Amino acid sequence: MIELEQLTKRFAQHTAVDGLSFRVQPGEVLGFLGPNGAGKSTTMKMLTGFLAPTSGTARIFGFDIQRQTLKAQQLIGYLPEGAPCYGDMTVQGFLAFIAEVRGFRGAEKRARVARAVAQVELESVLGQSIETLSKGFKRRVGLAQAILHDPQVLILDEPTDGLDPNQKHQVRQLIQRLAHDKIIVISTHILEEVSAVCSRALVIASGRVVADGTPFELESRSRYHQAVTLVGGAGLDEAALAALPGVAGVERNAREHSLTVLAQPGQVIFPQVSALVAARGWQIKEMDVERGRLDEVFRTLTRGEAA
Ligand SMILES: Nc1ncnc2c1ncn2[C@@H]1O[C@H](COP(=O)(O)OP(=O)(O)OP(=O)(O)O)[C@@H](O)[C@H]1O
Repeated sequence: MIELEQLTKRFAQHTAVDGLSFRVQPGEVLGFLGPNGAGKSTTMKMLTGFLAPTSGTARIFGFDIQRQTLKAQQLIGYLPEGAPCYGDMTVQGFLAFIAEVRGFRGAEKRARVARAVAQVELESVLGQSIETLSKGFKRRVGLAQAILHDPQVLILDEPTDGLDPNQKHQVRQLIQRLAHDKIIVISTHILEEVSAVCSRALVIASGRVVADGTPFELESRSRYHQAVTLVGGAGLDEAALAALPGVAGVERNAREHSLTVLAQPGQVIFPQVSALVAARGWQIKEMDVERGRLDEVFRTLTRGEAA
């Protein structure tokens, strides 16, 4: 388990992380979200023992990251933001070096490196120096060093940053494969990633928690939760849709030639909307029910308004 208690970091007059307290259990993939400067990277640096907190504590399976740093760090794989250092090393040399630092020798070392290389597909660049790699490959080298010792805790700062769509998909699959017996904390700006891989989303703003729940719970806070969108029907009667029980309003989306019928909180409006469509004989191309829009919830939360 990871436990944070009142974790705080001040830089001069600025409080970057402001009394964060939460726990993460094995099997959880925690999406750590927040706008630029919210304090995500600073929190991750403190969790991994690379930055001392001003006050508060963090424990990794009971080991205090400040007082039992090495014991805690042995349990952690960390992908920091940006590229791995040691740019003049080859990929193979760098990973072999990390394996040695982690205490592996001989056949075990070679097997660990080969496994990590295969997991993030680095075979084609093994002999290349890290500084000459593309951004995506540098990110993958960073991931390889984080998973090399098969740690119980993975702290990944924007793991898919700079990857192409195929690689993003592959890294998300890797995270899902690793997730069943580990604790994974990922920071990301990509909200679809949260729905795709995270079992829990924790949103921070100005160093404080503003929301903590499953992606579904967060989506449920959206004004588009249970909204029904009708695409392509000519002559839809907006007033009739707006008058249906449980309907909060109707939005017209000119570009998509569609109407979105919004539900009042807690209401399911699909049956009455589809009944009206059938009764009036409207010829529509598509009718979709929404789970909600994370981007809208995120904006509302991080602008300080109640969602
Ligand atoms: N070493 C430092 N010295 C002074 N201020 C710092 C330092 N590191 C971070 N900060 C400040 O702390 C705040 C939080 O930064 P942090 O990098 O943790 O945010 P973030 O949520 O990771 O942002 P992003 O999404 O842009 O990566 C910012 O205002 C940043 O300028």
